[in-house]
Amino acid sequence: MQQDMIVVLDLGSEDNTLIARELRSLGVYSEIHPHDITAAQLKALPNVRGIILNGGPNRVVDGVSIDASKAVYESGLPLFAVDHKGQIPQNLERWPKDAGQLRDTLRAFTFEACKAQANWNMENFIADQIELVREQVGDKKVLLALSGGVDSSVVAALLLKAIGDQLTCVHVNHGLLRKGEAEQVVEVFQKQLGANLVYVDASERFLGKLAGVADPEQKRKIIGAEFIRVFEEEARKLDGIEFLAQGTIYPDIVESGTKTAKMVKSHHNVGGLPDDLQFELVEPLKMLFKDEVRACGVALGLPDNMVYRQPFPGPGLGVRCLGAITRERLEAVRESDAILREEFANAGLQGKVWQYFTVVPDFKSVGVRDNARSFEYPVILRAVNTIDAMTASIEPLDWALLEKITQRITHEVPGVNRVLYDLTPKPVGTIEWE
Ligand SMILES: Nc1ncnc2c1ncn2[C@@H]1O[C@H](COP(=O)(O)OP(=O)(O)OP(=O)(O)O)[C@@H](O)[C@H]1O
Repeated sequence: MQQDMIVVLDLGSEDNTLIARELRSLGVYSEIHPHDITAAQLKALPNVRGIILNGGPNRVVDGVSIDASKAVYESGLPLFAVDHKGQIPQNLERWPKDAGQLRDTLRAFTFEACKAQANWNMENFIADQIELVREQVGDKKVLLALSGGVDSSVVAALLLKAIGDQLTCVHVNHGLLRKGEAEQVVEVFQKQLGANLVYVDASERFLGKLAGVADPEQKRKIIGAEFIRVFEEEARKLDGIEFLAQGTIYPDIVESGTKTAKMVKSHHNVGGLPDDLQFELVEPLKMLFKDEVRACGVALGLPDNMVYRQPFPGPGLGVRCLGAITRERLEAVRESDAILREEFANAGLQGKVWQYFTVVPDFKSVGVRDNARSFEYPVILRAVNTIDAMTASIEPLDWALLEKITQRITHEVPGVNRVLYDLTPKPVGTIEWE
């Protein structure tokens, strides 16, 4: 590890993440740790230059007001107490609300009191992780479930740099991926980056299992369970794999908004793998926030449309093809989604609107086409903005753009004669329809 670190000690603050992110934006690496960190744990952290005792409203745990452990007070490191009355005088009653003042306060502590270096950047991070992964893995083999989503793609690119041929990626096409997605994974990872990639086209298998299943919960369960089965079969075919790499990121680890942010033990992101598949986990992104994961992907040379990809549900297009999935309607979802994405990109909305997609319900309506009656499916457009996915607002789309998308979908997608725009915010609607 090359980088200096400031520890944010969670003494019940609701702003741990904010402070850690601010420190990182000043170029200084920062981690959040629980108040009862031991001397040994503290010693194991590389290059700690100072500790922020970050108090706040969640300071009472099990009826007792928490304080930092003895190890912290005896560390000899510069300490800064905010909203915390402990064994040192409180430095600040609360963090400044003004972003500039907050930054100045952090700057003064970090650079003047702690004499930390602003040496946190992606190049150093990547260099460190490459070294750490090589140390952890030695000459053993690593398996990665590669979805083509941001997190697993960045892990793949990083591991390829670190261990090259010792990595095997498995990409499962469950038949519910967006247009061109599986092809892009193969093109980028196998052809351009030269990864060992096992591409499993399991579309028929998934669609067979899903035939006639209309209940949304049931559909999700079938897709999840079948994914694990396929992945497990592939894992068993490969010899001598001892490690499983995962795209775990920092928000998966720090529980925000709870009593105190506890460090959660590593978990199986690829949930539901059987216990007799015993892997040690490799999680090189587990200290990164989402925006840093993207910056890491860019630094590793992944294409923008992979790195800035919008969130995509695990069950894929399966939950956007409402009710019992049919091939005809699944194709309509896939084609209309591709048109929507293309038109959003042309209009400069890619990366500006948080999430946008199409939905095809399981009913038809009457229309006219070429002077004859048609009886075809509608396509519903959805475009939402959100900060935390708990609430979402509707993107006020330009009328001409809506008309253009409607024109294209009704003329280019077989079996579709109407286009609707969903104006429902969350709540009362959810972002997805199922
Ligand atoms: N089609 C797939 N093929 C291979 N692995 C997959 C696939 N779908 C999901 N996974 C694996 O399961 C993990 C969790 O999937 P989930 O849909 O929750 O994505 P995520 O946590 O947003 O990560 P990512 O950004 O990598 O998709 C992924 O990171 C990936 O390792």
